[in-house]
Amino acid sequence: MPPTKISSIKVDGNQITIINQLLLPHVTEYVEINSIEDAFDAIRSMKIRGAPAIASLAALSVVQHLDRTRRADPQPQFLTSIALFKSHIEETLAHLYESRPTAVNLGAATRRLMQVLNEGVAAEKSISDIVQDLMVEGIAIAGEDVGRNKAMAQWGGDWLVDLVTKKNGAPSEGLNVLTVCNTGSLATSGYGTALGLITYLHDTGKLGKAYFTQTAPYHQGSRLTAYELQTLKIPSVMICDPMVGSLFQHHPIHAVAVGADRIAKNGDTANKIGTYNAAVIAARHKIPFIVVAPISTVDLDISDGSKIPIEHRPPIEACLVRGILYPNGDKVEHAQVMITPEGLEGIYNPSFDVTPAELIAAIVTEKGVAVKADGAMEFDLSSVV
Ligand SMILES: CSC[C@@H](O)[C@@H](O)C(=O)COP(=O)(O)O
Repeated sequence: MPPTKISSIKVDGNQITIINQLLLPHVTEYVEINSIEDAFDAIRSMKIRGAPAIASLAALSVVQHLDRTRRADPQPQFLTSIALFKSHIEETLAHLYESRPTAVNLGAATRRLMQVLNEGVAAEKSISDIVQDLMVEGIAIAGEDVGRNKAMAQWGGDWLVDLVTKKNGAPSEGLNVLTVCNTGSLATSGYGTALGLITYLHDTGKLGKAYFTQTAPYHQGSRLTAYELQTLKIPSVMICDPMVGSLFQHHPIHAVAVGADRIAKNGDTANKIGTYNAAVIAARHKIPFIVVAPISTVDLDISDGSKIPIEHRPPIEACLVRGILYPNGDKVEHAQVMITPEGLEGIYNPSFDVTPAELIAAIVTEKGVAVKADGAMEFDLSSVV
């Protein structure tokens, strides 16, 4: 049976533990994070994934690092001078930021810590006071995620119910919402973004069914979203990625709700590969396409989606599927199975795609819902950031 509450990260004192998302849903393995390098590896290898969750882990690993080093005997050299301390923290933050390039929340988290560092140095604070300030900020970054997720779920959920009701009257069977990838508790510090909106609709009696794509090649949908929806007892239907068009042709779908890894100033949105396909087909069927993401996902320094860096994952990841060997009696044995001929060359494996603002009906953050002005192709996001 799945557990009743899923958390991607647990913190006990200065011990950080994450769920290894590469092995879910069949094997629940907890991995200890004991250093900056452990956090970097967990993010890069996707043991932890989802834009807000990786930002939280990066921030917490800095807190842990500072807490452990300030207690160390003898003290590391970087704690002996403000110049050494500053360059050590700068290098640490820059290194963590390198772990995955598309999710901007990681950059927002490292920038916040950098600002605390710079302000402390400018105010000529002691190293131990700056350490304390950085630890408070790091804990705040991870801690504020759940509250803002609940806020955006409510903004987006109420907006959608209103939109659909004005158009068609209240649907007697509730709203059917399609999502892509995994944007729930595993991808955040709790509750989720697009999956949070779906959870909110369910909890308020407004959801018909949640539909989700398998989300190849990493299968965040079939492995992680399926597991979360099962745990939450939310009625749901999985579809394979190429079935989005067929679903829209044959079933009443009221919205597509997705998360985001980076939203450019004009509203162009990078999210898990396959999101753009769903948006194009949703437009064909006049189904509202909604992006739900915290303010830290909005990158006002990037004017449009063409400038968003897109991570390409190692080609081998597109040649493998993960799961348990089946049927295998009672023994749960996790395996990766190759689905391509050995030595296949020419594999295209971008992890994200960009959905143009033109195809997006609304962008929801913890501050509210942004829609485009009549006839506009781009968003003015100033009211929601
Ligand atoms: C709340 S999570 C939003 C996005 O990070 C999510 O949709 C996504 O694309 C995750 O990609 P992943 O490669 O699994 O980290």
